[in-house]
Amino acid sequence: MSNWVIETKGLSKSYKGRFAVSNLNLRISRGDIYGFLGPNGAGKTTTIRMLLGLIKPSKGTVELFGRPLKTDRLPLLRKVGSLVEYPSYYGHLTAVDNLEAIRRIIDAPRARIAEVLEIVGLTKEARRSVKGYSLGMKQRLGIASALLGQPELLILDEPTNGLDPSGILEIRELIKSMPAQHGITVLISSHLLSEVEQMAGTVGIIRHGELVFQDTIARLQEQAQSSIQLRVSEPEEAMLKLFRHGVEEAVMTASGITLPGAWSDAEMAELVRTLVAGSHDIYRIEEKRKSLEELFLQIVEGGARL
Ligand SMILES: Nc1ncnc2c1ncn2[C@@H]1O[C@H](COP(=O)(O)OP(=O)(O)OP(=O)(O)O)[C@@H](O)[C@H]1O
Repeated sequence: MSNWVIETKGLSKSYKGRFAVSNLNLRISRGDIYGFLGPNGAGKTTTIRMLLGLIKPSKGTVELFGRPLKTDRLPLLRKVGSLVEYPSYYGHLTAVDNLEAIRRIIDAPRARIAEVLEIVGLTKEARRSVKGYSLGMKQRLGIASALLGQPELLILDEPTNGLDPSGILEIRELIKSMPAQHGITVLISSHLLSEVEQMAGTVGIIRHGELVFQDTIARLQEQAQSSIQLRVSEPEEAMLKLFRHGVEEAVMTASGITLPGAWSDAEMAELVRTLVAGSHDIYRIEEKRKSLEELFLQIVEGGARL
């Protein structure tokens, strides 16, 4: 069995000759939470619609659970739960009645309603009419509907859009529990890295319809370039000594000397020895890392390709 729950090859969609999604090779492994990131209009929803068979690719293929979506559409989609944009529900009905309407269509066991309400934390509110729910509760109800058919894969398009911080936290905790507690692989899209970085194992970043990064969060973090900030006495002289000692790049800033790049412990020790031998006082040595968010913005706005 393929280890990829989702695999796309050269997936593309064009509208009137313009590519909204271009040549996407996504790979989402079983048990992962995959953060699908990109600014508004980058092509996330278009991609998700193709993954769910809602629109046809112009080019390329989608495989779910190792099988082509094109030929095995119905059995494959039965294993997928999704929430695309805002969930639809009947406001005057209770959560139980809303779920019952869907349960009948997909022919899930009646007992599943109580289970999914429990998973999303709506058991106590289940008999209230949905129109009185907060947006966060409505989103959780949407996730409950997606879980009714006991999916192996959950696809969520911007599920935290418009939620307040506590609503975001609730959805995040809920999603985090999916792989370990329920054996469900999750693809979640967002335009904010900060929303997915605490739960995603892997991230795919899409810009102008193209995938510009796909790897683990840890690998993304490694790409965030670091630097060393030094505060020493007589900094100009110290900088000259460092150049003489073979340091290739150093920049004088208001806060001292900046040495770009990653420095090993041995290299740092050598550098400190040089400065101390040159009678400089060392006041501060700090390692500065670009935050993941800064790196993400640089990728999606600045055009950096990793
Ligand atoms: N039916 C359509 N007809 C024409 N152009 C479309 C259509 N659907 C999407 N597009 C275009 O494709 C591009 C990608 O849109 P898409 O909705 O997939 O982006 P997104 O990353 O999901 O953004 P958002 O977060 O704003 O939904 C946009 O330029 C959009 O205008």
